[in-house]
Amino acid sequence: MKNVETKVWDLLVVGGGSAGIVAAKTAVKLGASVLLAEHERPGGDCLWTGCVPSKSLLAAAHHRAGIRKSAALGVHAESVTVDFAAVRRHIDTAIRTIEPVDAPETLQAEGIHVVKGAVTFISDGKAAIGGDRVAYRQAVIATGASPIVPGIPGLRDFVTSETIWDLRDLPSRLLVLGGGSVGCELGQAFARLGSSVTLVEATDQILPAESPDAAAIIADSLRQDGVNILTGRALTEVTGNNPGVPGNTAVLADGTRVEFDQLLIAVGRRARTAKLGLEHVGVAVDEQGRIVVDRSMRTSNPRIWAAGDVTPLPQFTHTAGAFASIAASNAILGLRRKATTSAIPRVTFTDPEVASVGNTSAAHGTRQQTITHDHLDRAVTEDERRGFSRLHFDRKGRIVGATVVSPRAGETIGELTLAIRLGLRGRELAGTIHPYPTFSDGAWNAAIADTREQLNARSARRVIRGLTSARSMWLRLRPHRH
Ligand SMILES: Cc1cc2nc3c(=O)[nH]c(=O)nc-3n(C[C@H](O)[C@H](O)[C@H](O)COP(=O)(O)OP(=O)(O)OC[C@H]3O[C@@H](n4cnc5c(N)ncnc54)[C@H](O)[C@@H]3O)c2cc1C
Ligand SMILES: NC(=O)c1ccc[n+]([C@@H]2O[C@H](COP(=O)([O-])OP(=O)(O)OC[C@H]3O[C@@H](n4cnc5c(N)ncnc54)[C@H](O)[C@@H]3O)[C@@H](O)[C@H]2O)c1
Repeated sequence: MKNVETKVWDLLVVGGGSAGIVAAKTAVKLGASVLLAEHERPGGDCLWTGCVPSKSLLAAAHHRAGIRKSAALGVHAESVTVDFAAVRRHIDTAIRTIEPVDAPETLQAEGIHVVKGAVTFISDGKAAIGGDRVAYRQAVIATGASPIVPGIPGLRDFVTSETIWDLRDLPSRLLVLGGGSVGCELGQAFARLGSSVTLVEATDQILPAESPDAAAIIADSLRQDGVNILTGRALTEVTGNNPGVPGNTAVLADGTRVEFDQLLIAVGRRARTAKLGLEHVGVAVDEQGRIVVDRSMRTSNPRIWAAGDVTPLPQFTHTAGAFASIAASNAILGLRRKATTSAIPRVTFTDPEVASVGNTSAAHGTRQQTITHDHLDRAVTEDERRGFSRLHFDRKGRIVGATVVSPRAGETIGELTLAIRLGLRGRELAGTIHPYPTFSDGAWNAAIADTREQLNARSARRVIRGLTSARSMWLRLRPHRH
């Protein structure tokens, strides 16, 4: 690695996941010399253990469930079996198909200098990568996050979203701790593939970030797939805990006992900052250990920037990439472009999907319009009527938030994200012709319903105002009767 030591790099990128790769590509396109250090393999969580394997598993599970459901549409399939080894091969194929895009050779061909090793900051402008010293003008930290493992007595052996992909066999009884995106997506997928799944969530609803009616639809759907959902419970003790061996029991705070063969811990992720030497360069972290950034993605050290799961911003691949691009261009061009956080979409890829964006609270001065999908034509033809499309509007009629629960809701939310970002009004969405029949008709119909209501309300107000002024004029001008 001697050649990396002889120059001062315009940008040192620490971590080769979604955020690090985008930061490096952005900077190199701006003409900067870029050194990207990754201590494992480029691609990060999304490619190896996150989005790609999980969505591939979900696809297999979706087909399995579709066959079961198809009888209601008149299509009967006899004896359906799941070949878990083949499911694993499908996951592996998806990873191998996408991998070349993030491979070191591809990045090198684009002009990025890639080295393998863990970075530790030594002082301002100096860092160590393994045994080598490098000098940098600016740096972007993009080291991501790792699954949190709570301290529970008896908890010894378990899988997380990082290790579940190593399972050779489908667990017959899977206990999932945590009912967030990971717990719901993987819990439903394993149940559909044949595991007996129990999901334990500490709060009173699964997917606590979503509206209660959206979460309730997902909970019903998971239950239909056989998932036993236990909300509002804490796991207090685990006995046995030898995966694959019978006799493992989880004891919950209310005394409930759950037998399991495999335990998936999915209770959130913690920023990876250990051994980065942040204290040597004055980079501040918050109380949860996440690197604090301002809206330009700059840390408390003016020449160090951060993006992705290592920051307090929402932990998604799309945010990692978008904010890393802002960090890198600000670093290289000396700009202070700011990240927009008012229109960040999120999708949980359960069946149905739940997708949300913007301000979805019933805040003062906002109104909302909900179209349930029981009479949405595409939902009826697909026999997928669980779901709704909801738009939130501000006083001026601008769309400020949206929630969609439906198959492929993640596709619909893109349009609504654009509407929010551009400050479009409901009537502008209402006036945009949408193809029929689609699930995105739901959001369109919500916009049309709101526009009609507003027109009615406005014309009614105008009529009343007209009548009142006509009446008072008449009273003033009428002939005196005395
Ligand atoms: C099961 C699961 C499913 C998910 N599904 C989705 C989804 O469908 N859609 C979505 O948008 N998001 C999804 N996510 C979230 C998404 O994967 C992450 O938000 C995203 O990958 C974060 O990217 P990152 O670059 O910040 O971190 P990472 O991808 O984790 O990259 C960080 C990199 O830094 C390296 N590194 C760490 N420390 C050092 C060091 N000291 N020196 C050098 N290198 C270092 C790591 O090896 C790693 O490669 C999912 C996550 C999980 C767990
Ligand atoms: N589709 C997607 O975009 C997608 C999919 C998976 C993961 N992710 C990302 O990965 C991150 C991590 O996902 P996650 O599901 O692990 O975290 P999460 O924060 O989304 O959900 C964790 C859940 O575990 C619960 N919990 C916490 N401690 C618990 C305990 N001791 N016992 C029982 N329940 C407990 C929480 O209340 C919460 O509902 C998410 O923030 C998300 O951004 C995204």
